Amino acid sequence: MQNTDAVRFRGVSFRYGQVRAVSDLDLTIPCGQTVALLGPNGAGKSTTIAMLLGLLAPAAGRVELFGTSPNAASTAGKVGAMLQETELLPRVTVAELLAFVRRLYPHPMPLDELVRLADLDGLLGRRLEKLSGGQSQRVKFAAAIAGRPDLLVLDEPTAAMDVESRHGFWRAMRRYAREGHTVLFSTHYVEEADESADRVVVVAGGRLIADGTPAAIRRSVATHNVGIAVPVEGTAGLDRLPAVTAVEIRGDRAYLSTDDADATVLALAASGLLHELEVRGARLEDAYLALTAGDGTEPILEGAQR
Ligand SMILES: Nc1ncnc2c1ncn2[C@@H]1O[C@H](COP(=O)(O)OP(=O)(O)OP(=O)(O)O)[C@@H](O)[C@H]1O
Repeated sequence: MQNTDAVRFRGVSFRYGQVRAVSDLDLTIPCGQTVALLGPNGAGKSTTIAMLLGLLAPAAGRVELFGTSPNAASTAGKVGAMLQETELLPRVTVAELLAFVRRLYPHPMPLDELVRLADLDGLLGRRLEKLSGGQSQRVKFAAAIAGRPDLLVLDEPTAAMDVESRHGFWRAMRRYAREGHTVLFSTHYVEEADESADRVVVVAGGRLIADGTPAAIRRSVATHNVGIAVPVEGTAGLDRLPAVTAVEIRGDRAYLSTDDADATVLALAASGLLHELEVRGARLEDAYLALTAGDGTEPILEGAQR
């Protein structure tokens, strides 16, 4: 039977001396998925990516890409990567770099397609050292996809980019993903995971602590937040209303986290406390903060396989 998974980690661990960077990681990514690896500093994202690319060997467990070893998958041209520390050569133009990289592959992407996908219109004659931060990231992206890899791996690709460059970069990434490729990217930015990934894997302290669609992860914390004007009667008792899990007072507003917004709003109305109501769903950021505030030992898992 054909193996259709792009990535498989089974019981993978890695240590730097005494530091346990990745602990007992199980992760399967089917072909075609775009997965965000989200986690705070030191969570183990770069170490996970280094093992995935065959740059580090796991101390325990097994990593497979397309049913083979990471090195075999890379040699077969199935993997493209954009890593954090890569520096572009000076005095070389964008066109020269891309011509060089394209020659490394038996079936490279046509140059005009590469320029379109990576948003490099008008930049081919530019020297690499004259590019802005966002432009050089898009050139690195173009170099990573030049061989049309089945799996594209991006380690914090938008670190140090301004907001506009970030949007441009993710547009380029989504165009590549829409062509049916598998993409794994790491990020600190929760909104990038929310907007650009089919699935979010949250890691902290080297452990996987949540895995699901952005919507499923949002649902794993209080589902709604109900805001009202602070009642003239005071705020006592708000935390005992049906389904309320927490109450926060900000200025003249009271915000109630609730598992059942309908029950909470009906109870507020029955008590005559319903003034200037606002109700919103939990944001992925709320879920992320709640998840990473713990010690990371209680995994929340929800299958997000397509
Ligand atoms: N070369 C190294 N030597 C020793 N410890 C390391 C080394 N590289 C990483 N670590 C430690 O391993 C843990 C995981 O680091 P890793 O870089 O994988 O995390 P990360 O999630 O990528 O962090 P960041 O978002 O800051 O890049 C951290 O505690 C880090 O300090």
